[in-house]
Amino acid sequence: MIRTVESALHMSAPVLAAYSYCEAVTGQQARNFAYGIRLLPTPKRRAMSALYAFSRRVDDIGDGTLATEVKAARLEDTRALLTRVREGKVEEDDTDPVAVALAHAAEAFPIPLGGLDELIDGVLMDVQGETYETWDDLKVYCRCVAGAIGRLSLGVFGTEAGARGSERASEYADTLGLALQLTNILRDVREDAEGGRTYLPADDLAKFGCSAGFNGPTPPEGSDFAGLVHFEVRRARTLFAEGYRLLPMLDRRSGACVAAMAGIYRRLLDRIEREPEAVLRGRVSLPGREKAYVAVRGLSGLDTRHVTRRTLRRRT
Ligand SMILES: CC(C)=CCC/C(C)=C/CC/C(C)=C/COP(=O)(O)OP(=O)(O)O
Repeated sequence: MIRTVESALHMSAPVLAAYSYCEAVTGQQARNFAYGIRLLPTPKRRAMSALYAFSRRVDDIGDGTLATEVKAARLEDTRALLTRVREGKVEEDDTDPVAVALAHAAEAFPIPLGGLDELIDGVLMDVQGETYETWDDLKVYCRCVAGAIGRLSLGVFGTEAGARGSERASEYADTLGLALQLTNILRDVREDAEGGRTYLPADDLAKFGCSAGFNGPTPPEGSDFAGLVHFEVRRARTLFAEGYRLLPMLDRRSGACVAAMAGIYRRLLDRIEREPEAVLRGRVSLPGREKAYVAVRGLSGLDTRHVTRRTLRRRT
C-alpha cells in the first residue's frame, strides 16, 4: 500500500534516524547533487537521500580495492537487501539505516525499485572490466548507472502528465541521466585512467588518435585530444537538450532540483569544453558559491523558463 505524503511525515524514531543517516551521507558525499536535493520539500528530500545512500553504497563497492569476486558477492548481497525492501521484509528497527529509509521511501512514493537492480547490473559490468566499442555499447552502461537513477528520482518527484506523459517523462529522465553520466565520464578521465579504466567508446578514441589511452597530464602524442573532448561535449549537450524537456512536466521544487543538478553539470561541461586538457590534470570542479548560484537560479525558475522557451522554439 502506498502511504500518503502526509502520513509519511509522521514517522517513528528509528525511521527518522534512518533518514537522518541518509541525509548525512548525501550532505557529505554528493558534492554536486546535494545542491539540488536540498531544494526539495522534506518528504521528497528524505526519499532522494535514501536513494542516494543506497546508490552510494553500490558505487563504493564497485570503486573499492577488493578482488573482483568479493565485489561481485557484495553486489549480490546488496541485491538481496533490495529484494527484502521490495517484499516489505525490512522492519523499522532493522540495524541497516539505508534499508530502513529506502523501505519507508518506497512505501511513500511510487519508486520503480527495479532501477536499483539496473544500477547493480551496471556496477557489475564495471567490476567485470567491460569495455565499450561504440557509443551504443556505452549507452547500455550509462542507462544502468545513471538513466535508472533519473527514472527512480522521477518516482519521487511525480509528474502531472498522465499515463502517456509519464512514459515520456521517464524517457527524458533517463536521457538526462545519460547526459550527466557522459559529463561525469569526461570529468573523470584522469581518475579512471589511473584506475586502469577508459569508458569513452573505443571507436571515438581511435577516430581522434587516442587509442593508446591516457597516462599523464598531457594528451597522447599526435592525438587530437581536444577534438575528442569537443565531440563528446556536443553529444552530451544534445542529451541535455532532450532531457531538459522533463522540466516543464515537474512541479516547481522538483523542477528546481533537476535544474540545479543538471545546471551544475552543464557548467562543468562548459569548463571542460573551454579547457579540454584540464581533465587530464585532475578533476574539474566548480566552486561552492557557483553551485549555490546555480541552485538558486533553479529555484527561481530561471533555468526552467529559459530552457522551456528555447525547447519550444526549436520544435516549431
Ligand atoms: C531526472 C534526474 C534527477 C536525472 C538525474 C539522474 C542522476 C542524478 C544521475 C546520476 C549519474 C551520475 C553522474 C552520478 C555520479 O555520481 P558521483 O557521486 O560520482 O557525482 P559527483 O562526483 O559529481 O558528486
